[in-house]
Amino acid sequence: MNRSNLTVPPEGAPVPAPHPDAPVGVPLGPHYARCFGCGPDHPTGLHLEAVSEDGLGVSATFTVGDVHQGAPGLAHGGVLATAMDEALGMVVWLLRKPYVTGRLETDYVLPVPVGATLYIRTRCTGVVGRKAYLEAEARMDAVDGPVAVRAAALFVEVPVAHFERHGAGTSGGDGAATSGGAGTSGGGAGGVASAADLGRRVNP
Ligand SMILES: CCCCCCCCCC(=O)SCCNC(=O)CCNC(=O)[C@H](O)C(C)(C)COP(=O)(O)OP(=O)(O)OC[C@H]1O[C@@H](n2cnc3c(N)ncnc32)[C@H](O)[C@@H]1OP(=O)(O)O
Repeated sequence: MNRSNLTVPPEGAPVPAPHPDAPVGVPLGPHYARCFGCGPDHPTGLHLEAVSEDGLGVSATFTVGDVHQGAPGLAHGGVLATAMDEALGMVVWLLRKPYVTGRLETDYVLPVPVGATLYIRTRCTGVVGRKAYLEAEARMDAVDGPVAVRAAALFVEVPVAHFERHGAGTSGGDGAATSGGAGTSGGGAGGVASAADLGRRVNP
């Protein structure tokens, strides 16, 4: 995979220890019930399901549906990038700090047909200041299946005000976000319904 130096941590960058509250070995559940990536209430979303492996790495699955096609019978590349972004986002969510994707690099290795299930594994490779470096790999139809997609990303830590300033009024006004929090589905990462929830989540 060709990665730019923007998604490779500088030499010696530390990999953070798992947060003491990070779940281990349990389903994470959705961070937001209407999220296009993981929300169970999104009608055409990816419905990604994830497990925290060790508090820093995440395993996730995504099954390509009819609504995810680009070419007939094949997953749209943008949808696959979204699946990788979502799985990567679950890793920084475990760090208990608010992050957003700054840069996402994706290598499409194999065409992914409708009905295929991607087994995605993600991990953090280093954190420097506000920048978290991550990578992901998606294998087709089995945890040890052929690699179909690889991704690398730089996530940037933002203040909770980022979500209040840019997203206020758009999240959970109808209460939709309250149904799927991981706190109700296996002790996972904890769902949010609003930017205020997010603030409580990272600064309890
Ligand atoms: C409720 C829980 C939420 C979970 C959501 C999970 C979903 C999955 C994750 C997503 O998809 S998030 C949505 C998509 N991303 C965005 O909407 C982010 C939009 N961009 C921004 O808001 C800003 O550009 C950003 C916060 C990323 C950076 O702006 P800032 O003004 O805060 O930071 P700044 O520009 O000073 O950059 C900080 C550092 O990051 C670096 N950086 C920022 N953007 C970069 C970039 N694109 N590529 C490489 N480096 C980048 C930048 O060079 C700098 O490095 P240094 O500290 O070494 O100087």
